[in-house]
Amino acid sequence: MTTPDVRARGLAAPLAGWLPEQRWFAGKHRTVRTVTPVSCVALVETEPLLDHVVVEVAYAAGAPDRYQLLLGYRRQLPEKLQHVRIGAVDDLVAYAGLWDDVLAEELLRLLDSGAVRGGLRFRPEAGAAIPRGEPSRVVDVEQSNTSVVYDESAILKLFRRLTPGRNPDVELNRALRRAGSEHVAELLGEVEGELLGDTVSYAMVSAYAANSAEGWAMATASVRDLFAEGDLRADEVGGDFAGEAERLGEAIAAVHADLADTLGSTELDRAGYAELSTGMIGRLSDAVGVVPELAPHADALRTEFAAVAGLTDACPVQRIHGDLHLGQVLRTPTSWLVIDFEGEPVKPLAERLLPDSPLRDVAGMLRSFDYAAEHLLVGDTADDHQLEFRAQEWAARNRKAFCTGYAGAARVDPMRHAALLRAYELDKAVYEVVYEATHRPAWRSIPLRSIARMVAAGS
Ligand SMILES: Nc1ncnc2c1ncn2[C@@H]1O[C@H](COP(=O)(O)OP(=O)(O)O)[C@@H](O)[C@H]1O
Ligand SMILES: O=P(O)(O)O[C@H]1O[C@H](CO)[C@@H](O[C@H]2O[C@H](CO)[C@@H](O)[C@H](O)[C@H]2O)[C@H](O)[C@H]1O
Repeated sequence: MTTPDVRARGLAAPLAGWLPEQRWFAGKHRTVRTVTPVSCVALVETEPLLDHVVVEVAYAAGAPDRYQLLLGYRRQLPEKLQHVRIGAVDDLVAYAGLWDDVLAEELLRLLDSGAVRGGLRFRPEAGAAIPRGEPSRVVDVEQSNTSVVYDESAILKLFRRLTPGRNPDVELNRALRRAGSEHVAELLGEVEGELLGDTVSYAMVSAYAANSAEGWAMATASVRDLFAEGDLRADEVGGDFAGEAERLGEAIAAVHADLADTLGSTELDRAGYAELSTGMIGRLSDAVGVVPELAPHADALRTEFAAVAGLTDACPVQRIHGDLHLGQVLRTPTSWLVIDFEGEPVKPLAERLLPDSPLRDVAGMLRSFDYAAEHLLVGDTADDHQLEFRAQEWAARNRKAFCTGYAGAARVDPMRHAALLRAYELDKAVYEVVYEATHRPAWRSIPLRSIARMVAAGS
Protein backbone atom coordinates (compact mmCIF):
# COMPACT_ATOMS: atom_id res chain seq x y z
CA MET A 1 0.00 0.00 0.00
CA THR A 2 1.42 3.43 -0.92
CA THR A 3 1.63 6.41 1.44
CA PRO A 4 -0.35 9.69 1.10
CA ASP A 5 2.65 11.67 -0.15
CA VAL A 6 3.56 9.04 -2.78
CA ARG A 7 -0.08 9.05 -3.93
CA ALA A 8 -0.22 12.86 -4.10
CA ARG A 9 3.08 13.13 -5.99
CA GLY A 10 1.75 10.62 -8.49
CA LEU A 11 -1.19 12.95 -9.13
CA ALA A 12 0.81 16.14 -9.81
CA ALA A 13 0.19 16.06 -13.58
CA PRO A 14 -3.59 15.35 -13.49
CA LEU A 15 -4.01 17.93 -10.73
CA ALA A 16 -2.38 20.62 -12.88
CA GLY A 17 -5.22 20.11 -15.38
CA TRP A 18 -7.99 19.54 -12.83
CA LEU A 19 -7.35 22.50 -10.50
CA PRO A 20 -7.98 25.31 -13.02
CA GLU A 21 -11.35 23.72 -13.87
CA GLN A 22 -12.59 24.07 -10.29
CA ARG A 23 -14.92 26.98 -9.50
CA TRP A 24 -12.93 27.80 -6.35
CA PHE A 25 -9.57 27.97 -8.11
CA ALA A 26 -8.63 31.66 -8.01
CA GLY A 27 -5.67 31.48 -10.43
CA LYS A 28 -7.76 30.94 -13.58
CA HIS A 29 -6.16 33.86 -15.44
CA ARG A 30 -2.65 32.58 -14.61
CA THR A 31 -0.59 29.81 -16.20
CA VAL A 32 -0.03 26.89 -13.82
CA ARG A 33 3.61 25.72 -13.84
CA THR A 34 3.78 23.07 -11.14
CA VAL A 35 1.59 21.49 -8.48
CA THR A 36 3.62 20.26 -5.50
CA PRO A 37 2.17 18.53 -2.44
CA VAL A 38 3.49 20.25 0.69
CA SER A 39 1.46 18.35 3.31
CA CYS A 40 -0.18 14.91 3.07
CA VAL A 41 -2.07 13.30 5.92
CA ALA A 42 -4.01 10.02 5.80
CA LEU A 43 -7.45 10.59 7.37
CA VAL A 44 -9.00 7.23 6.47
CA GLU A 45 -6.71 4.26 5.90
CA THR A 46 -9.11 1.59 4.72
CA GLU A 47 -10.77 1.73 1.33
CA PRO A 48 -12.20 4.13 0.39
CA LEU A 49 -9.07 5.99 1.51
CA LEU A 50 -9.16 9.67 2.37
CA ASP A 51 -6.06 11.87 2.23
CA HIS A 52 -5.83 15.47 3.30
CA VAL A 53 -3.43 17.14 0.89
CA VAL A 54 -2.19 20.71 0.62
CA VAL A 55 -0.66 21.54 -2.73
CA GLU A 56 1.43 24.52 -3.64
CA VAL A 57 0.57 25.82 -7.09
CA ALA A 58 3.38 27.71 -8.83
CA TYR A 59 2.51 29.97 -11.78
CA ALA A 60 4.46 31.24 -14.77
CA ALA A 61 4.54 34.59 -12.95
CA GLY A 62 3.72 35.85 -9.47
CA ALA A 63 3.47 34.33 -6.04
CA PRO A 64 2.35 30.71 -5.56
CA ASP A 65 -0.94 29.72 -3.88
CA ARG A 66 -1.74 26.87 -1.55
CA TYR A 67 -4.93 24.86 -1.93
CA GLN A 68 -6.48 22.25 0.28
CA LEU A 69 -7.75 18.98 -1.25
CA LEU A 70 -9.53 15.99 0.18
CA LEU A 71 -8.58 13.12 -2.08
CA GLY A 72 -10.57 9.90 -2.06
CA TYR A 73 -9.07 6.69 -3.46
CA ARG A 74 -10.84 3.53 -4.54
CA ARG A 75 -9.77 0.61 -6.69
CA GLN A 76 -12.96 1.02 -8.69
CA LEU A 77 -14.92 4.20 -8.93
CA PRO A 78 -18.70 3.72 -8.83
CA GLU A 79 -20.71 5.37 -11.59
CA LYS A 80 -22.01 8.13 -9.26
CA LEU A 81 -18.45 9.31 -8.54
CA GLN A 82 -17.13 9.24 -12.12
CA HIS A 83 -17.80 12.97 -12.55
CA VAL A 84 -15.30 13.80 -9.79
CA ARG A 85 -12.50 11.52 -11.02
CA ILE A 86 -9.09 13.20 -10.97
CA GLY A 87 -6.64 10.52 -12.14
CA ALA A 88 -5.03 7.17 -11.32
CA VAL A 89 -2.09 6.24 -9.12
CA ASP A 90 -0.95 2.60 -9.38
CA ASP A 91 -4.12 0.53 -8.97
CA LEU A 92 -6.09 3.34 -7.27
CA VAL A 93 -8.40 5.90 -8.79
CA ALA A 94 -8.24 9.35 -7.16
CA TYR A 95 -11.33 11.54 -6.90
CA ALA A 96 -12.73 14.56 -5.05
CA GLY A 97 -13.46 12.88 -1.72
CA LEU A 98 -16.16 15.25 -0.46
CA TRP A 99 -18.58 13.85 -3.06
CA ASP A 100 -18.33 10.40 -1.47
CA ASP A 101 -20.87 10.23 1.36
CA VAL A 102 -18.88 7.49 3.10
CA LEU A 103 -15.91 9.87 3.33
CA ALA A 104 -18.02 12.93 4.13
CA GLU A 105 -19.41 10.99 7.12
CA GLU A 106 -15.84 10.14 8.20
CA LEU A 107 -15.12 13.87 8.55
CA LEU A 108 -17.96 14.28 11.06
CA ARG A 109 -16.80 11.16 12.90
CA LEU A 110 -13.33 12.72 13.25
CA LEU A 111 -14.88 15.98 14.46
CA ASP A 112 -17.20 14.26 16.90
CA SER A 113 -14.26 12.42 18.47
CA GLY A 114 -12.00 15.50 18.58
CA ALA A 115 -9.40 13.60 16.52
CA VAL A 116 -5.88 14.81 15.79
CA ARG A 117 -4.30 13.54 12.56
CA GLY A 118 -0.87 14.75 11.53
CA GLY A 119 -1.04 18.57 11.73
CA LEU A 120 -4.88 18.58 11.70
CA ARG A 121 -7.01 19.12 14.80
CA PHE A 122 -10.75 18.41 14.64
CA ARG A 123 -12.36 20.60 17.32
CA PRO A 124 -16.06 20.39 18.14
CA GLU A 125 -17.51 23.48 19.87
CA ALA A 126 -18.25 22.95 23.55
CA GLY A 127 -21.70 21.40 23.94
CA ALA A 128 -22.34 21.11 20.19
CA ALA A 129 -24.22 18.05 18.93
CA ILE A 130 -22.41 16.79 15.82
CA PRO A 131 -24.94 14.97 13.60
CA ARG A 132 -23.94 11.47 12.55
CA GLY A 133 -24.98 8.95 9.95
CA GLU A 134 -26.89 11.36 7.74
CA PRO A 135 -26.84 11.44 3.94
CA SER A 136 -24.67 14.19 2.50
CA ARG A 137 -24.54 16.25 -0.67
CA VAL A 138 -22.07 18.80 -1.99
CA VAL A 139 -23.67 22.23 -2.37
CA ASP A 140 -24.02 23.07 -6.06
CA VAL A 141 -23.59 26.84 -6.07
CA GLU A 142 -20.88 29.19 -7.27
CA GLN A 143 -18.54 29.20 -4.32
CA SER A 144 -15.03 30.26 -3.35
CA ASN A 145 -14.88 27.14 -1.17
CA THR A 146 -16.66 23.77 -1.13
CA SER A 147 -19.53 22.97 1.22
CA VAL A 148 -21.22 19.68 2.10
CA VAL A 149 -24.70 19.55 3.59
CA TYR A 150 -25.57 16.69 5.94
CA ASP A 151 -29.25 16.10 5.47
CA GLU A 152 -30.98 19.12 7.02
CA SER A 153 -28.76 19.45 10.07
CA ALA A 154 -25.19 20.58 9.38
CA ILE A 155 -23.05 22.16 6.70
CA LEU A 156 -19.29 21.67 6.45
CA LYS A 157 -17.26 24.28 4.57
CA LEU A 158 -13.80 23.34 3.36
CA PHE A 159 -11.66 26.45 2.92
CA ARG A 160 -9.91 25.99 -0.40
CA ARG A 161 -7.20 28.61 -0.71
CA LEU A 162 -5.12 28.51 2.43
CA THR A 163 -3.45 31.49 4.00
CA PRO A 164 -1.55 31.50 7.28
CA GLY A 165 -3.71 32.46 10.26
CA ARG A 166 -7.18 31.72 11.59
CA ASN A 167 -10.07 32.25 9.21
CA PRO A 168 -12.32 35.16 10.27
CA ASP A 169 -15.40 33.13 9.31
CA VAL A 170 -14.84 30.89 12.34
CA GLU A 171 -13.78 33.73 14.63
CA LEU A 172 -16.68 36.09 13.83
CA ASN A 173 -19.34 33.36 13.87
CA ARG A 174 -18.12 32.30 17.30
CA ALA A 175 -18.04 35.91 18.59
CA LEU A 176 -21.56 36.60 17.30
CA ARG A 177 -23.04 33.45 18.80
CA ARG A 178 -21.43 34.32 22.12
CA ALA A 179 -23.05 37.75 21.86
CA GLY A 180 -26.39 35.95 21.48
CA SER A 181 -26.93 37.06 17.87
CA GLU A 182 -29.95 35.53 16.16
CA HIS A 183 -28.43 36.40 12.79
CA VAL A 184 -25.75 33.69 12.48
CA ALA A 185 -25.98 29.90 12.31
CA GLU A 186 -24.68 27.95 15.31
CA LEU A 187 -21.00 26.99 14.92
CA LEU A 188 -20.64 23.25 15.60
CA GLY A 189 -16.90 22.83 15.14
CA GLU A 190 -13.78 23.56 13.14
CA VAL A 191 -10.74 21.85 11.72
CA GLU A 192 -7.54 23.77 12.19
CA GLY A 193 -3.88 22.93 12.44
CA GLU A 194 -0.30 23.68 11.66
CA LEU A 195 0.98 24.00 8.13
CA LEU A 196 4.68 24.59 7.57
CA GLY A 197 4.97 26.48 10.86
CA ASP A 198 1.75 28.52 10.60
CA THR A 199 -1.68 28.00 12.16
CA VAL A 200 -4.37 27.66 9.49
CA SER A 201 -8.14 27.09 9.43
CA TYR A 202 -9.08 24.14 7.25
CA ALA A 203 -12.83 23.81 7.68
CA MET A 204 -15.84 24.79 9.74
CA VAL A 205 -19.11 23.03 10.50
CA SER A 206 -22.29 24.98 11.27
CA ALA A 207 -25.91 24.19 11.90
CA TYR A 208 -27.78 24.05 8.59
CA ALA A 209 -30.61 26.54 8.19
CA ALA A 210 -33.29 24.26 6.73
CA ASN A 211 -36.23 25.95 5.03
CA SER A 212 -34.20 29.03 4.29
CA ALA A 213 -34.00 30.99 1.05
CA GLU A 214 -30.95 32.85 -0.22
CA GLY A 215 -31.34 36.62 -0.42
CA TRP A 216 -30.08 36.53 -4.01
CA ALA A 217 -32.77 34.01 -5.06
CA MET A 218 -35.50 36.05 -3.37
CA ALA A 219 -34.34 39.36 -4.78
CA THR A 220 -33.89 38.08 -8.32
CA ALA A 221 -37.33 36.42 -8.22
CA SER A 222 -38.73 39.83 -7.38
CA VAL A 223 -36.89 41.39 -10.33
CA ARG A 224 -38.23 38.70 -12.68
CA ASP A 225 -41.76 39.41 -11.43
CA LEU A 226 -41.27 43.06 -12.20
CA PHE A 227 -39.92 42.43 -15.69
CA ALA A 228 -42.85 40.14 -16.45
CA GLU A 229 -45.30 42.94 -15.58
CA GLY A 230 -44.19 45.58 -18.06
CA ASP A 231 -46.72 48.20 -16.91
CA LEU A 232 -46.41 47.91 -13.14
CA ARG A 233 -44.00 49.72 -10.84
CA ALA A 234 -41.74 47.91 -8.33
CA ASP A 235 -44.15 48.71 -5.47
CA GLU A 236 -47.15 47.33 -7.40
CA VAL A 237 -45.95 43.82 -8.35
CA GLY A 238 -46.66 40.78 -6.17
CA GLY A 239 -43.01 40.02 -5.54
CA ASP A 240 -42.02 43.38 -4.06
CA PHE A 241 -38.85 42.90 -2.01
CA ALA A 242 -38.70 46.25 -0.17
CA GLY A 243 -40.13 44.93 3.12
CA GLU A 244 -37.48 42.21 3.20
CA ALA A 245 -34.77 44.70 2.21
CA GLU A 246 -35.70 46.86 5.19
CA ARG A 247 -35.65 43.89 7.59
CA LEU A 248 -32.31 42.89 6.11
CA GLY A 249 -30.97 46.37 6.87
CA GLU A 250 -32.08 45.96 10.50
CA ALA A 251 -30.40 42.55 10.72
CA ILE A 252 -27.09 43.84 9.35
CA ALA A 253 -27.19 46.76 11.79
CA ALA A 254 -27.72 44.31 14.67
CA VAL A 255 -24.76 42.19 13.49
CA HIS A 256 -22.56 45.29 13.31
CA ALA A 257 -23.62 46.37 16.80
CA ASP A 258 -22.82 42.92 18.23
CA LEU A 259 -19.43 42.85 16.50
CA ALA A 260 -18.61 46.31 17.88
CA ASP A 261 -19.72 45.34 21.40
CA THR A 262 -17.79 42.08 21.52
CA LEU A 263 -14.67 42.94 19.52
CA GLY A 264 -14.45 46.71 19.98
CA SER A 265 -14.69 49.78 17.78
CA THR A 266 -12.90 53.10 17.28
CA GLU A 267 -13.36 55.99 14.84
CA LEU A 268 -11.83 56.77 11.49
CA ASP A 269 -9.23 59.49 11.99
CA ARG A 270 -7.24 61.52 9.48
CA ALA A 271 -4.66 58.73 9.08
CA GLY A 272 -7.43 56.17 8.69
CA TYR A 273 -9.08 58.13 5.88
CA ALA A 274 -5.69 58.60 4.18
CA GLU A 275 -5.00 54.86 4.35
CA LEU A 276 -8.44 54.05 3.01
CA SER A 277 -7.91 56.42 0.11
CA THR A 278 -4.49 54.95 -0.72
CA GLY A 279 -5.92 51.43 -0.63
CA MET A 280 -8.74 52.33 -3.03
CA ILE A 281 -6.37 54.05 -5.46
CA GLY A 282 -3.95 51.10 -5.36
CA ARG A 283 -6.73 48.61 -6.00
CA LEU A 284 -7.93 50.70 -8.94
CA SER A 285 -4.46 50.75 -10.52
CA ASP A 286 -4.16 46.97 -10.17
CA ALA A 287 -7.64 46.49 -11.63
CA VAL A 288 -6.99 48.69 -14.66
CA GLY A 289 -3.95 46.50 -15.36
CA VAL A 290 -6.16 43.39 -15.42
CA VAL A 291 -9.29 44.80 -17.13
CA PRO A 292 -8.46 47.55 -19.65
CA GLU A 293 -12.17 48.47 -20.07
CA LEU A 294 -11.85 50.25 -16.72
CA ALA A 295 -9.33 52.72 -18.15
CA PRO A 296 -11.88 55.29 -19.48
CA HIS A 297 -13.20 55.72 -15.91
CA ALA A 298 -9.85 55.61 -14.15
CA ASP A 299 -9.28 59.37 -13.82
CA ALA A 300 -12.76 60.03 -12.44
CA LEU A 301 -12.47 57.13 -10.01
CA ARG A 302 -9.02 58.20 -8.88
CA THR A 303 -10.36 61.69 -8.12
CA GLU A 304 -13.22 60.22 -6.04
CA PHE A 305 -10.86 57.94 -4.11
CA ALA A 306 -8.33 60.73 -3.54
CA ALA A 307 -11.10 62.86 -2.00
CA VAL A 308 -11.60 60.21 0.71
CA ALA A 309 -8.29 61.33 2.26
CA GLY A 310 -9.85 64.74 2.97
CA LEU A 311 -13.00 63.45 4.73
CA THR A 312 -13.39 64.32 8.40
CA ASP A 313 -16.81 62.83 9.38
CA ALA A 314 -16.79 60.85 12.61
CA CYS A 315 -17.37 57.31 11.41
CA PRO A 316 -16.87 54.08 13.37
CA VAL A 317 -14.37 51.37 12.43
CA GLN A 318 -14.71 47.83 13.74
CA ARG A 319 -14.66 44.21 12.58
CA ILE A 320 -17.12 43.81 9.73
CA HIS A 321 -18.27 41.12 7.29
CA GLY A 322 -16.10 42.43 4.47
CA ASP A 323 -17.81 40.83 1.43
CA LEU A 324 -21.48 41.35 2.09
CA HIS A 325 -23.92 40.67 -0.72
CA LEU A 326 -27.31 39.04 -1.25
CA GLY A 327 -25.70 35.60 -1.65
CA GLN A 328 -24.38 35.88 1.92
CA VAL A 329 -27.76 36.20 3.61
CA LEU A 330 -30.39 33.54 4.17
CA ARG A 331 -34.01 34.23 5.05
CA THR A 332 -35.17 31.64 7.58
CA PRO A 333 -38.81 31.45 8.67
CA THR A 334 -37.93 33.76 11.58
CA SER A 335 -35.03 36.04 10.65
CA TRP A 336 -32.22 36.94 8.25
CA LEU A 337 -29.00 34.96 8.79
CA VAL A 338 -25.61 36.23 7.66
CA ILE A 339 -23.04 33.69 6.44
CA ASP A 340 -19.48 33.64 5.12
CA PHE A 341 -17.58 36.13 7.26
CA GLU A 342 -14.34 35.49 5.40
CA GLY A 343 -14.05 38.89 3.75
CA GLU A 344 -13.10 39.29 0.10
CA PRO A 345 -11.39 36.06 -0.97
CA VAL A 346 -8.61 37.86 -2.89
CA LYS A 347 -7.44 40.00 0.03
CA PRO A 348 -4.53 38.77 2.13
CA LEU A 349 -5.79 37.42 5.46
CA ALA A 350 -3.99 40.07 7.52
CA GLU A 351 -5.95 42.74 5.66
CA ARG A 352 -9.26 40.93 6.13
CA LEU A 353 -8.78 40.96 9.90
CA LEU A 354 -8.36 44.72 10.10
CA PRO A 355 -11.15 46.92 11.43
CA ASP A 356 -13.00 48.79 8.70
CA SER A 357 -16.07 50.97 8.47
CA PRO A 358 -19.42 49.16 8.62
CA LEU A 359 -20.26 51.32 5.62
CA ARG A 360 -18.14 48.94 3.53
CA ASP A 361 -20.73 46.24 4.26
CA VAL A 362 -23.61 48.61 3.58
CA ALA A 363 -22.00 49.50 0.24
CA GLY A 364 -21.54 45.79 -0.56
CA MET A 365 -25.26 45.21 -0.09
CA LEU A 366 -26.18 48.29 -2.13
CA ARG A 367 -24.01 46.94 -4.96
CA SER A 368 -25.86 43.66 -4.67
CA PHE A 369 -29.25 45.32 -5.16
CA ASP A 370 -27.82 46.82 -8.30
CA TYR A 371 -26.56 43.41 -9.43
CA ALA A 372 -29.91 41.75 -8.76
CA ALA A 373 -31.66 44.44 -10.79
CA GLU A 374 -29.20 44.32 -13.68
CA HIS A 375 -28.25 40.64 -13.95
CA LEU A 376 -30.92 39.91 -16.59
CA LEU A 377 -29.76 42.82 -18.71
CA VAL A 378 -26.66 41.24 -20.20
CA GLY A 379 -26.25 39.96 -23.77
CA ASP A 380 -29.36 40.41 -25.96
CA THR A 381 -31.34 42.43 -23.42
CA ALA A 382 -28.47 44.79 -22.54
CA ASP A 383 -29.94 47.68 -24.52
CA ASP A 384 -33.59 47.37 -23.53
CA HIS A 385 -34.24 50.88 -22.20
CA GLN A 386 -37.65 50.07 -20.74
CA LEU A 387 -36.26 47.16 -18.71
CA GLU A 388 -33.23 49.21 -17.73
CA PHE A 389 -35.56 51.90 -16.36
CA ARG A 390 -37.51 49.27 -14.39
CA ALA A 391 -34.30 47.71 -13.09
CA GLN A 392 -32.98 51.01 -11.78
CA GLU A 393 -36.34 51.78 -10.18
CA TRP A 394 -36.24 48.39 -8.42
CA ALA A 395 -32.66 48.92 -7.26
CA ALA A 396 -33.38 52.42 -5.95
CA ARG A 397 -36.46 51.25 -4.04
CA ASN A 398 -34.67 48.36 -2.36
CA ARG A 399 -31.45 50.26 -1.67
CA LYS A 400 -33.50 52.94 0.08
CA ALA A 401 -35.48 50.37 2.08
CA PHE A 402 -32.25 48.64 3.15
CA CYS A 403 -30.69 51.94 4.29
CA THR A 404 -33.86 52.88 6.17
CA GLY A 405 -33.84 49.55 8.03
CA TYR A 406 -30.13 49.86 8.72
CA ALA A 407 -30.26 53.48 9.93
CA GLY A 408 -33.21 52.76 12.25
CA ALA A 409 -31.24 50.11 14.13
CA ALA A 410 -27.60 51.19 13.71
CA ARG A 411 -25.17 53.58 15.34
CA VAL A 412 -24.31 55.10 12.00
CA ASP A 413 -26.69 56.44 9.36
CA PRO A 414 -25.29 55.58 5.91
CA MET A 415 -27.00 58.59 4.33
CA ARG A 416 -25.02 60.97 6.58
CA HIS A 417 -21.79 59.67 5.03
CA ALA A 418 -22.77 59.90 1.38
CA ALA A 419 -19.25 60.58 0.01
CA LEU A 420 -17.65 57.71 1.93
CA LEU A 421 -20.50 55.34 1.08
CA ARG A 422 -20.20 56.22 -2.59
CA ALA A 423 -16.41 55.65 -2.53
CA TYR A 424 -16.93 52.23 -0.92
CA GLU A 425 -19.48 51.37 -3.59
CA LEU A 426 -17.16 52.39 -6.39
CA ASP A 427 -14.28 50.48 -4.76
CA LYS A 428 -16.49 47.38 -4.57
CA ALA A 429 -17.54 47.80 -8.20
CA VAL A 430 -13.86 47.97 -9.22
CA TYR A 431 -13.24 44.73 -7.31
CA GLU A 432 -16.27 43.17 -9.03
CA VAL A 433 -15.01 44.04 -12.50
CA VAL A 434 -11.86 41.99 -11.82
CA TYR A 435 -13.87 39.25 -10.10
CA GLU A 436 -16.23 38.94 -13.07
CA ALA A 437 -13.42 39.09 -15.63
CA THR A 438 -11.85 36.12 -13.83
CA HIS A 439 -14.93 34.03 -13.05
CA ARG A 440 -17.90 35.14 -15.20
CA PRO A 441 -16.66 37.27 -18.12
CA ALA A 442 -20.22 37.66 -19.50
CA TRP A 443 -21.17 39.50 -16.31
CA ARG A 444 -18.41 42.05 -16.20
CA SER A 445 -20.69 44.51 -17.99
CA ILE A 446 -22.78 44.67 -14.78
CA PRO A 447 -20.20 46.43 -12.57
CA LEU A 448 -18.73 48.28 -15.56
CA ARG A 449 -22.11 49.82 -16.37
CA SER A 450 -22.68 50.69 -12.71
CA ILE A 451 -19.36 52.52 -12.61
CA ALA A 452 -20.25 54.40 -15.79
CA ARG A 453 -23.66 55.34 -14.33
CA MET A 454 -22.25 56.43 -10.99
CA VAL A 455 -19.43 58.43 -12.54
CA ALA A 456 -21.88 60.17 -14.91
CA ALA A 457 -24.28 60.95 -12.05
CA GLY A 458 -21.47 62.35 -9.92
CA SER A 459 -19.92 64.62 -12.52
N1 LIG B 1 -25.81 27.65 7.80
C1 LIG B 1 -26.27 27.48 6.56
N2 LIG B 1 -27.51 26.98 6.34
C2 LIG B 1 -27.99 26.78 5.08
N3 LIG B 1 -27.28 27.02 3.97
C3 LIG B 1 -26.04 27.51 4.11
C4 LIG B 1 -25.47 27.78 5.40
N4 LIG B 1 -24.21 28.27 5.22
C5 LIG B 1 -24.01 28.32 3.90
N5 LIG B 1 -25.11 27.86 3.21
C6 LIG B 1 -25.24 27.71 1.74
O1 LIG B 1 -23.97 27.39 1.21
C7 LIG B 1 -23.58 28.33 0.21
C8 LIG B 1 -22.09 28.61 0.29
O2 LIG B 1 -21.72 29.11 1.57
P1 LIG B 1 -20.64 30.25 1.76
O3 LIG B 1 -20.29 30.31 3.21
O4 LIG B 1 -21.11 31.53 1.13
O5 LIG B 1 -19.40 29.68 0.92
P2 LIG B 1 -18.23 30.41 0.13
O6 LIG B 1 -17.31 30.99 1.17
O7 LIG B 1 -17.57 29.31 -0.61
O8 LIG B 1 -18.82 31.45 -0.78
C9 LIG B 1 -24.42 29.57 0.49
O9 LIG B 1 -24.68 30.26 -0.69
C10 LIG B 1 -25.68 29.01 1.11
O10 LIG B 1 -26.62 28.70 0.10
O1 LIG C 1 -19.65 34.53 -2.14
P1 LIG C 1 -18.18 34.68 -2.31
O2 LIG C 1 -17.44 34.86 -1.03
O3 LIG C 1 -17.57 33.62 -3.15
O4 LIG C 1 -18.03 36.11 -3.05
C1 LIG C 1 -17.51 36.25 -4.36
O5 LIG C 1 -18.46 35.78 -5.31
C2 LIG C 1 -19.68 36.55 -5.42
C3 LIG C 1 -20.52 35.94 -6.54
O6 LIG C 1 -21.04 34.76 -6.16
C4 LIG C 1 -19.36 38.00 -5.75
O7 LIG C 1 -20.57 38.76 -5.71
C5 LIG C 1 -20.94 39.48 -6.87
O8 LIG C 1 -21.98 38.77 -7.52
C6 LIG C 1 -23.18 38.63 -6.74
C7 LIG C 1 -24.21 37.93 -7.62
O9 LIG C 1 -23.79 36.63 -7.93
C8 LIG C 1 -23.73 40.00 -6.32
O10 LIG C 1 -24.85 39.82 -5.48
C9 LIG C 1 -22.64 40.77 -5.56
O11 LIG C 1 -23.10 42.07 -5.25
C10 LIG C 1 -21.40 40.86 -6.42
O12 LIG C 1 -20.34 41.49 -5.67
C11 LIG C 1 -18.44 38.57 -4.67
O13 LIG C 1 -18.12 39.91 -5.02
C12 LIG C 1 -17.16 37.70 -4.62
O14 LIG C 1 -16.30 38.17 -3.59
